[in-house]
Amino acid sequence: MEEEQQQTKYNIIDEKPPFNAPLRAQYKQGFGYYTVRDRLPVILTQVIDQLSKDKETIVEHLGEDAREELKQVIGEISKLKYELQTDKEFKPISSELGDEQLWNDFIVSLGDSNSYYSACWLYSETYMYRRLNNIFEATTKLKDLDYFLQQKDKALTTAYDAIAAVLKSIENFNANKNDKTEEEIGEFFRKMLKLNLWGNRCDLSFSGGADVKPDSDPFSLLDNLDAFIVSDGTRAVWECVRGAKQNPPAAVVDIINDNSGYELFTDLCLADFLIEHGLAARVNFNVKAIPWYISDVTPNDMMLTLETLEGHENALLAGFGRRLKSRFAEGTLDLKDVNNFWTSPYEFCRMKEINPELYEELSRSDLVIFKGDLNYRKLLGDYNFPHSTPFRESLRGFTPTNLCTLRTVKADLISGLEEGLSEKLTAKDPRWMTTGEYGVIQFSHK
Ligand SMILES: O=P(O)(O)OC[C@H]1O[C@](O)(CO)[C@@H](O)[C@@H]1O
Ligand SMILES: [Mn+2]
Repeated sequence: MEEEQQQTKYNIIDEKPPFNAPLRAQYKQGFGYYTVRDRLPVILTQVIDQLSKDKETIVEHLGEDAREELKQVIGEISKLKYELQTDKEFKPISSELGDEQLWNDFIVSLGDSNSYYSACWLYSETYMYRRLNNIFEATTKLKDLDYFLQQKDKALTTAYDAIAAVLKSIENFNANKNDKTEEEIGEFFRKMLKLNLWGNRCDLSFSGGADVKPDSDPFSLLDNLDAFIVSDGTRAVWECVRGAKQNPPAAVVDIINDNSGYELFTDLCLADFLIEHGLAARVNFNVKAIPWYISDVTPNDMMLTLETLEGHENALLAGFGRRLKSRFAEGTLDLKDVNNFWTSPYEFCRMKEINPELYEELSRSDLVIFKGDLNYRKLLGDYNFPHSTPFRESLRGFTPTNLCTLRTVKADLISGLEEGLSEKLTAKDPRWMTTGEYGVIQFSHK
């Protein structure tokens, strides 16, 4: 369809998304437009290609009936892609996962802004991933198939060098931990936060499925990357952790996970460090109930990652895997039951209203760490605040407890920047917000 026709039909506006309004894909100079028009159709096509390529393996594992179901699923995904490309209205879902009512009420609540280009970008992209899973739910054999598994698996297996290098640095630091001063532990903790931040670059939905291999020795690169941290709250996060420190340890930290593979490894390192140095009594992991945004962690990904580490020929990785497993066994690390809220369209400032139990649960923690770009978009509700709006203000009352975000910037929204910094970066590179080169570590007290 001619560009012009498309522009009028879907009311595309050839402008940047305006400030003080939700991001919408209808703004042609926004990343949302490029995502809905170009990135998401490619992601759906990749799923179809992968299924076609793996057909015989899937039938071998799941039985002959799966062959017919594969045809059905591929057909449905093509329909979903067509709906996306022709700006169709969101259709209700039917699901046994417990979020059917939540999603269908949400769709009704959108009124006329209930299509891929007219709705808030966050809603459109999230709806596409929910519908994609719903297609598999409607089958018998393919119901639990993780159609992103190969890509996630590769994100781990291509990161072994980096993982070994990181573990070597951590083991060296821990070797004489009892001689470490609180300041030395604080300084290393802040490095761990930055290591964790840059681990978020490894997101396959951003790379369009292309492999994202972390650098061979991430720790050694940290200082050079400091210039790319455009808002640095590491000290505030450390002060919060140090302040919550007790003997015996009692603090609870929740990590709201993002991507699997190397990023999940850096989350496990951060959690392990908090326990190892008595900075917390327990660290909870909050993962996704369904395959999500290609890379996001599911319970199965967590299990596979722990087994892969424990079973690795490299003694450092195997040792770390064993230590993690014993921490999960003793309860200092905990994989929380999945909560559908994390795969819902809702921005976090609506959690108290939509899922008060989860809000209450998080408010019992001493610190909640939100990982990645999508969580950041949900913290701001995909609302295009002027970039120097204070971070806390942009949370619109979402303050269950102390929270921080570790996010590489991969979408055109941000808050908490120094006055004028965004303009300076834009003058240098107009695309600075959508390259993943820059990052933020931002903190908000309860
Ligand atoms: O894994 P993350 O960091 O949440 O990123 C998710 C990706 O999806 C997007 O939200 C949009 O597609 C990007 O902003 C980002 O590439
Ligand atoms: Mn992700």
